[in-house]
Amino acid sequence: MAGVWVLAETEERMFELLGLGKELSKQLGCKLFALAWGQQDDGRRYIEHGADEVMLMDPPGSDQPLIAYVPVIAEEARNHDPDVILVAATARGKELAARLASALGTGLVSECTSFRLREDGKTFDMERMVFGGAAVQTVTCVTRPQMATIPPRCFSKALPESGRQGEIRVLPAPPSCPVRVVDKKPRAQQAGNIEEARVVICVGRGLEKEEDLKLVRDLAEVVGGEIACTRPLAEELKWLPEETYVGLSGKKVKPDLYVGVGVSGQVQHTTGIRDAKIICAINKDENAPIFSMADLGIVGDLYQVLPELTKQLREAIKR
Ligand SMILES: Cc1cc2nc3c(=O)[nH]c(=O)nc-3n(C[C@H](O)[C@H](O)[C@H](O)COP(=O)(O)OP(=O)(O)OC[C@H]3O[C@@H](n4cnc5c(N)ncnc54)[C@H](O)[C@@H]3O)c2cc1C
Repeated sequence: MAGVWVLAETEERMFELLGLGKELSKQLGCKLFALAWGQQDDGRRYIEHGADEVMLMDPPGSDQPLIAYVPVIAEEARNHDPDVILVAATARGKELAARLASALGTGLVSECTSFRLREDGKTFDMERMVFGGAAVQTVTCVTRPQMATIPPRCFSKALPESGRQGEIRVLPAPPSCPVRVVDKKPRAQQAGNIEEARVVICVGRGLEKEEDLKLVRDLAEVVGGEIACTRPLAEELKWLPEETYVGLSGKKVKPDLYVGVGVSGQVQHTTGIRDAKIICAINKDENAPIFSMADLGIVGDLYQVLPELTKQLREAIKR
């Protein structure tokens, strides 16, 4: 059963991979398989969203890491010889993908953002960002199966189609793993989720004092946005939690509107805002690099622009 296999830990990521997998399996003229942890109901939903077959695994026990399943998945792959294996690039997914590629002796393209079928009709040219997003690398996987990890929210989710039929198969339990999870606790969330926010107000080193964050909070409140920042504000100054900094080593955001306030726009930062629909920049330096990628720009002192902008937006919303 050669085909395209997609593997994700969560339903949301699985729907995105099924959206991409449908395209690739159509181009290859093969079937689409979903590898997932869950129950029969989950399997049926994945079939509804485009999978021709679902291979279900029992959810890991509390002391089992996800990588415990590598031998089970590798065995299936050896027996069935898929053309392509795509894994959602979550923290655990990336580790699993690397170990799976090693177990299968194949190549792995990490954080792949686009696919183009080559003339042979079998292999794909895959694109990924390198040098902090300053360049795009095209890579092909010369071994089989072709493997890639896919960043979250990079491809549109598959839509459900009623009446789809498919097979659900339960894979064997994994062998005992040499690594055991001893404890797990949720990290205290100190801020809103900027990755899901539709409006992100991002503040940079143009802000002089921590107390001045109030100006940014006031604007965020009026427009219903989440506050984000550049790395120096979180890592060096500690004015905002680390989960709120955007960029190469921080979070990637995908809002309808991103407003950069006193942000210079270094590539390590702008890598994280490439998918924003509208980029607005407020900076007193008209030559700041952020203006080269901004859709809207205000050249001015944030200490004058922010209060005025907040006031006018508040009044406009009241009207
Ligand atoms: C390996 C590596 C990884 C990195 N990863 C990240 C990352 O993930 N995210 C990230 O953000 N950075 C990252 N950085 C740091 C990055 O290179 C920049 O140093 C950082 O983004 C700059 O932050 P900034 O724009 O807040 O500050 P600055 O570059 O200092 O810019 C401040 C801006 O504010 C403007 N300004 C000053 N006063 C005012 C005012 N009163 N009104 C209006 N504008 C004003 C200035 O004109 C200037 O453009 C990384 C660096 C390295 C080396």
